[in-house]
Amino acid sequence: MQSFLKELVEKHRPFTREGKLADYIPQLAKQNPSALGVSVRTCEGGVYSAGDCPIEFTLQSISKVITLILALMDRGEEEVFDHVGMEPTGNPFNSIYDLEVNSPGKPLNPMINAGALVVSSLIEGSTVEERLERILTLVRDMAENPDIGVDEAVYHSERVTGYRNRSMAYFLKEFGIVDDVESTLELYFKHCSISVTCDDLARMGLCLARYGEDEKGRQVVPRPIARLVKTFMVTCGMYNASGEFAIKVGIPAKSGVSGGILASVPERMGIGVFGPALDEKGNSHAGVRLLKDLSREWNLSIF
Ligand SMILES: NC(=O)CC[C@H](N)C(=O)O
Repeated sequence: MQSFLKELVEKHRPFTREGKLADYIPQLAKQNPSALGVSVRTCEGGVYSAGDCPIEFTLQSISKVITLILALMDRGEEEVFDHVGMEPTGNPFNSIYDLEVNSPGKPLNPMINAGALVVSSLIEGSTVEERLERILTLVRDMAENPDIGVDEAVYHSERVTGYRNRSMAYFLKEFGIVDDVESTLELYFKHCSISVTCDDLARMGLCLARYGEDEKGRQVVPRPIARLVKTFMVTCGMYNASGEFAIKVGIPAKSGVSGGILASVPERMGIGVFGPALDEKGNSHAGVRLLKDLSREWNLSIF
Protein backbone atom coordinates (compact mmCIF):
# COMPACT_ATOMS: atom_id res chain seq x y z
CA MET A 1 0.00 0.00 0.00
CA GLN A 2 2.81 2.34 0.97
CA SER A 3 4.69 1.87 -2.30
CA PHE A 4 1.48 2.20 -4.29
CA LEU A 5 0.80 5.59 -2.66
CA LYS A 6 4.35 6.67 -3.49
CA GLU A 7 3.83 5.69 -7.14
CA LEU A 8 0.54 7.59 -7.21
CA VAL A 9 2.17 10.79 -5.93
CA GLU A 10 4.97 10.54 -8.48
CA LYS A 11 2.51 9.82 -11.30
CA HIS A 12 0.28 12.78 -10.43
CA ARG A 13 2.81 15.40 -9.35
CA PRO A 14 3.32 16.63 -12.96
CA PHE A 15 -0.39 17.55 -13.07
CA THR A 16 0.15 20.12 -10.33
CA ARG A 17 1.58 22.31 -13.11
CA GLU A 18 -1.85 22.44 -14.78
CA GLY A 19 -3.47 23.87 -11.64
CA LYS A 20 -3.35 27.32 -10.07
CA LEU A 21 -2.91 28.50 -6.49
CA ALA A 22 -5.84 30.38 -4.93
CA ASP A 23 -4.67 33.99 -4.86
CA TYR A 24 -7.80 35.86 -3.76
CA ILE A 25 -6.52 35.12 -0.26
CA PRO A 26 -2.98 36.52 -0.76
CA GLN A 27 -1.35 34.29 1.87
CA LEU A 28 -2.50 31.14 0.02
CA ALA A 29 -0.62 32.27 -3.09
CA LYS A 30 2.61 31.71 -1.12
CA GLN A 31 2.09 27.93 -1.02
CA ASN A 32 4.33 25.62 -3.06
CA PRO A 33 2.32 24.87 -6.24
CA SER A 34 4.05 21.55 -6.89
CA ALA A 35 3.33 20.10 -3.45
CA LEU A 36 1.35 16.85 -3.38
CA GLY A 37 0.78 14.45 -0.49
CA VAL A 38 -1.59 11.73 0.64
CA SER A 39 -2.21 10.00 3.98
CA VAL A 40 -4.43 7.00 4.63
CA ARG A 41 -5.66 5.52 7.93
CA THR A 42 -7.69 2.33 7.79
CA CYS A 43 -10.23 0.89 10.22
CA GLU A 44 -7.84 -2.04 10.73
CA GLY A 45 -5.16 0.33 12.06
CA GLY A 46 -3.11 0.68 8.86
CA VAL A 47 -1.24 4.00 8.47
CA TYR A 48 0.22 4.91 5.09
CA SER A 49 1.47 8.13 3.55
CA ALA A 50 3.48 9.49 0.64
CA GLY A 51 4.66 12.81 -0.76
CA ASP A 52 4.49 16.16 1.02
CA CYS A 53 2.63 14.98 4.11
CA PRO A 54 4.46 17.03 6.77
CA ILE A 55 3.37 20.34 5.17
CA GLU A 56 0.75 22.27 7.16
CA PHE A 57 -2.10 23.94 5.32
CA THR A 58 -5.39 25.55 6.33
CA LEU A 59 -8.76 23.78 6.33
CA GLN A 60 -10.60 26.53 4.40
CA SER A 61 -13.88 24.99 3.20
CA ILE A 62 -13.12 21.66 4.87
CA SER A 63 -14.00 23.46 8.11
CA LYS A 64 -17.60 23.60 6.82
CA VAL A 65 -17.92 19.90 7.72
CA ILE A 66 -16.81 20.60 11.28
CA THR A 67 -19.02 23.63 11.81
CA LEU A 68 -22.02 21.74 10.44
CA ILE A 69 -21.39 18.91 12.92
CA LEU A 70 -21.15 21.35 15.81
CA ALA A 71 -24.22 23.38 14.80
CA LEU A 72 -26.22 20.15 14.55
CA MET A 73 -24.98 19.09 17.99
CA ASP A 74 -25.88 22.52 19.41
CA ARG A 75 -29.21 23.18 17.73
CA GLY A 76 -30.54 19.96 16.23
CA GLU A 77 -31.56 19.24 12.64
CA GLU A 78 -34.80 21.16 12.64
CA GLU A 79 -33.34 24.51 13.66
CA VAL A 80 -30.25 24.18 11.44
CA PHE A 81 -32.29 23.32 8.34
CA ASP A 82 -34.69 26.14 9.03
CA HIS A 83 -31.72 28.38 8.22
CA VAL A 84 -29.91 26.49 5.46
CA GLY A 85 -31.06 24.11 2.71
CA MET A 86 -29.98 20.62 1.62
CA GLU A 87 -29.64 21.02 -2.15
CA PRO A 88 -26.51 21.13 -4.30
CA THR A 89 -25.76 24.09 -6.56
CA GLY A 90 -24.39 24.39 -10.06
CA ASN A 91 -22.74 27.68 -9.14
CA PRO A 92 -19.32 28.33 -7.58
CA PHE A 93 -18.80 28.08 -3.81
CA ASN A 94 -18.62 31.86 -3.35
CA SER A 95 -21.52 32.73 -5.66
CA ILE A 96 -24.01 35.32 -4.50
CA TYR A 97 -26.38 34.51 -7.38
CA ASP A 98 -28.36 31.67 -5.77
CA LEU A 99 -28.86 33.76 -2.67
CA GLU A 100 -30.49 36.52 -4.65
CA VAL A 101 -32.31 34.60 -7.36
CA ASN A 102 -33.03 31.01 -6.33
CA SER A 103 -33.26 30.94 -2.58
CA PRO A 104 -33.57 34.43 -1.15
CA GLY A 105 -32.42 34.52 2.43
CA LYS A 106 -31.81 30.78 2.71
CA PRO A 107 -28.51 29.46 1.33
CA LEU A 108 -28.87 26.25 -0.68
CA ASN A 109 -26.55 24.10 1.46
CA PRO A 110 -23.99 24.29 4.30
CA MET A 111 -20.97 23.44 2.08
CA ILE A 112 -20.93 26.74 0.17
CA ASN A 113 -19.78 30.02 1.69
CA ALA A 114 -23.22 31.57 2.23
CA GLY A 115 -24.47 28.40 3.93
CA ALA A 116 -21.34 28.08 6.06
CA LEU A 117 -21.70 31.69 7.24
CA VAL A 118 -25.22 30.89 8.46
CA VAL A 119 -24.00 27.68 10.11
CA SER A 120 -21.16 29.57 11.86
CA SER A 121 -23.68 32.03 13.25
CA LEU A 122 -25.55 29.10 14.87
CA ILE A 123 -22.57 27.79 16.87
CA GLU A 124 -23.08 28.39 20.57
CA GLY A 125 -20.77 30.31 22.90
CA SER A 126 -20.74 33.77 24.42
CA THR A 127 -17.68 35.14 22.58
CA VAL A 128 -15.99 34.47 19.23
CA GLU A 129 -13.02 33.03 21.17
CA GLU A 130 -15.23 30.61 23.07
CA ARG A 131 -17.00 29.49 19.90
CA LEU A 132 -13.70 29.06 18.05
CA GLU A 133 -12.33 27.05 20.95
CA ARG A 134 -15.31 24.69 20.67
CA ILE A 135 -14.64 24.22 16.95
CA LEU A 136 -10.94 23.62 17.65
CA THR A 137 -11.78 21.07 20.34
CA LEU A 138 -13.89 19.09 17.87
CA VAL A 139 -11.15 19.21 15.19
CA ARG A 140 -8.53 18.15 17.75
CA ASP A 141 -10.73 15.30 18.98
CA MET A 142 -11.51 14.03 15.49
CA ALA A 143 -7.87 14.29 14.41
CA GLU A 144 -6.62 13.03 17.80
CA ASN A 145 -4.10 15.87 17.74
CA PRO A 146 -4.22 18.38 20.63
CA ASP A 147 -1.69 20.70 18.94
CA ILE A 148 -3.97 21.87 16.10
CA GLY A 149 -4.38 25.68 16.04
CA VAL A 150 -5.09 28.66 13.78
CA ASP A 151 -2.67 30.02 11.15
CA GLU A 152 -2.86 33.71 12.07
CA ALA A 153 -1.19 34.91 8.85
CA VAL A 154 -3.83 33.22 6.68
CA TYR A 155 -6.58 34.50 8.98
CA HIS A 156 -5.41 38.14 8.68
CA SER A 157 -4.92 37.76 4.94
CA GLU A 158 -8.53 36.65 4.44
CA ARG A 159 -9.97 39.07 6.99
CA VAL A 160 -8.65 42.08 5.08
CA THR A 161 -9.59 40.79 1.62
CA GLY A 162 -12.85 38.85 2.22
CA TYR A 163 -15.14 41.39 0.53
CA ARG A 164 -17.39 38.79 -1.10
CA ASN A 165 -17.99 36.95 2.17
CA ARG A 166 -18.68 40.28 3.86
CA SER A 167 -21.27 41.17 1.23
CA MET A 168 -22.98 37.80 1.60
CA ALA A 169 -23.08 38.10 5.38
CA TYR A 170 -24.72 41.54 5.12
CA PHE A 171 -27.11 40.21 2.47
CA LEU A 172 -28.12 37.43 4.89
CA LYS A 173 -28.60 39.98 7.66
CA GLU A 174 -31.20 41.77 5.57
CA PHE A 175 -33.26 38.57 5.71
CA GLY A 176 -32.69 38.28 9.46
CA ILE A 177 -30.93 34.95 8.95
CA VAL A 178 -27.58 36.15 10.32
CA ASP A 179 -27.72 38.41 13.34
CA ASP A 180 -24.28 39.67 14.31
CA VAL A 181 -22.44 40.00 10.99
CA GLU A 182 -19.02 40.99 12.31
CA SER A 183 -18.71 38.20 14.86
CA THR A 184 -19.98 35.67 12.31
CA LEU A 185 -17.33 36.76 9.79
CA GLU A 186 -14.63 36.78 12.45
CA LEU A 187 -15.48 33.20 13.45
CA TYR A 188 -15.77 32.08 9.80
CA PHE A 189 -12.35 33.49 8.82
CA LYS A 190 -10.80 31.92 11.93
CA HIS A 191 -12.18 28.43 11.39
CA CYS A 192 -11.17 28.54 7.71
CA SER A 193 -7.61 29.21 8.94
CA ILE A 194 -7.27 26.15 11.20
CA SER A 195 -3.97 24.54 10.28
CA VAL A 196 -3.62 20.77 9.67
CA THR A 197 -1.58 18.12 7.83
CA CYS A 198 -2.69 15.28 5.52
CA ASP A 199 -2.46 12.91 8.44
CA ASP A 200 -4.85 15.06 10.51
CA LEU A 201 -7.33 14.91 7.62
CA ALA A 202 -6.89 11.12 7.33
CA ARG A 203 -7.76 10.74 11.03
CA MET A 204 -10.76 13.05 10.70
CA GLY A 205 -11.91 11.01 7.69
CA LEU A 206 -11.40 7.81 9.67
CA CYS A 207 -13.52 9.17 12.52
CA LEU A 208 -16.36 9.80 10.07
CA ALA A 209 -15.76 6.39 8.43
CA ARG A 210 -16.24 4.86 11.91
CA TYR A 211 -19.54 6.76 12.26
CA GLY A 212 -18.10 9.35 14.63
CA GLU A 213 -15.99 7.09 16.84
CA ASP A 214 -12.28 7.88 17.31
CA GLU A 215 -9.61 5.19 17.41
CA LYS A 216 -9.92 4.90 21.19
CA GLY A 217 -13.62 4.12 20.83
CA ARG A 218 -14.93 7.49 22.08
CA GLN A 219 -18.04 8.73 20.29
CA VAL A 220 -16.68 12.15 19.26
CA VAL A 221 -19.48 12.87 16.75
CA PRO A 222 -23.00 11.46 17.26
CA ARG A 223 -23.62 8.62 14.82
CA PRO A 224 -26.59 10.15 12.92
CA ILE A 225 -24.68 13.40 12.46
CA ALA A 226 -21.63 11.54 11.07
CA ARG A 227 -23.96 9.89 8.57
CA LEU A 228 -25.65 13.18 7.65
CA VAL A 229 -22.43 15.11 6.99
CA LYS A 230 -21.03 12.31 4.81
CA THR A 231 -24.18 12.58 2.71
CA PHE A 232 -23.58 16.33 2.29
CA MET A 233 -19.97 15.56 1.37
CA VAL A 234 -21.25 13.35 -1.49
CA THR A 235 -23.84 15.81 -2.79
CA CYS A 236 -22.08 19.16 -2.17
CA GLY A 237 -18.54 18.54 -0.83
CA MET A 238 -16.64 19.22 -4.06
CA TYR A 239 -18.72 22.33 -4.87
CA ASN A 240 -20.18 22.36 -8.36
CA ALA A 241 -17.97 19.41 -9.33
CA SER A 242 -19.64 17.08 -6.81
CA GLY A 243 -21.59 15.15 -9.47
CA GLU A 244 -18.54 14.34 -11.57
CA PHE A 245 -16.54 13.48 -8.44
CA ALA A 246 -19.27 11.09 -7.26
CA ILE A 247 -19.19 9.32 -10.62
CA LYS A 248 -15.42 9.21 -11.06
CA VAL A 249 -14.31 8.73 -7.43
CA GLY A 250 -17.44 7.79 -5.47
CA ILE A 251 -16.15 8.71 -2.00
CA PRO A 252 -17.67 11.25 0.43
CA ALA A 253 -15.16 14.13 0.34
CA LYS A 254 -14.77 17.83 1.14
CA SER A 255 -12.21 20.13 -0.41
CA GLY A 256 -10.81 23.54 0.48
CA VAL A 257 -9.12 26.28 -1.56
CA SER A 258 -5.80 25.76 0.20
CA GLY A 259 -5.67 22.42 -1.68
CA GLY A 260 -6.76 19.98 1.02
CA ILE A 261 -9.29 17.17 0.55
CA LEU A 262 -10.85 15.26 3.44
CA ALA A 263 -12.20 11.90 2.26
CA SER A 264 -14.00 9.21 4.20
CA VAL A 265 -14.80 5.68 3.02
CA PRO A 266 -17.48 4.33 5.38
CA GLU A 267 -16.26 1.44 7.52
CA ARG A 268 -12.97 1.31 5.63
CA MET A 269 -10.67 4.33 5.85
CA GLY A 270 -9.99 8.05 6.11
CA ILE A 271 -7.89 9.77 3.45
CA GLY A 272 -6.19 13.18 3.56
CA VAL A 273 -4.85 14.79 0.37
CA PHE A 274 -2.96 18.03 -0.13
CA GLY A 275 -2.15 19.65 -3.49
CA PRO A 276 -2.60 23.44 -3.53
CA ALA A 277 -2.66 23.88 -7.31
CA LEU A 278 -6.41 24.04 -8.03
CA ASP A 279 -8.64 23.34 -11.01
CA GLU A 280 -11.17 25.91 -12.28
CA LYS A 281 -13.80 24.83 -9.72
CA GLY A 282 -11.43 25.30 -6.79
CA ASN A 283 -10.55 21.64 -6.11
CA SER A 284 -7.00 20.28 -5.93
CA HIS A 285 -6.22 19.46 -9.56
CA ALA A 286 -3.71 16.66 -8.97
CA GLY A 287 -5.44 15.63 -5.72
CA VAL A 288 -8.71 14.76 -7.46
CA ARG A 289 -6.86 12.73 -10.11
CA LEU A 290 -4.92 10.90 -7.43
CA LEU A 291 -8.11 10.03 -5.54
CA LYS A 292 -9.67 8.76 -8.75
CA ASP A 293 -6.80 6.27 -9.25
CA LEU A 294 -6.79 5.30 -5.58
CA SER A 295 -10.54 4.65 -5.62
CA ARG A 296 -10.34 2.56 -8.77
CA GLU A 297 -7.34 0.54 -7.58
CA TRP A 298 -8.69 -0.20 -4.07
CA ASN A 299 -12.34 -0.39 -5.14
CA LEU A 300 -13.42 2.38 -2.78
CA SER A 301 -16.53 3.76 -4.48
CA ILE A 302 -19.53 3.57 -2.16
CA PHE A 303 -21.87 3.17 -5.10
N1 LIG B 1 -13.65 27.03 -1.07
C1 LIG B 1 -13.09 27.43 0.04
O1 LIG B 1 -12.24 26.75 0.60
C2 LIG B 1 -13.53 28.77 0.51
C3 LIG B 1 -13.03 29.15 1.86
C4 LIG B 1 -12.48 30.54 1.91
N2 LIG B 1 -12.09 30.84 3.25
C5 LIG B 1 -13.49 31.54 1.40
O2 LIG B 1 -14.35 31.93 2.11
O3 LIG B 1 -13.45 31.96 0.28
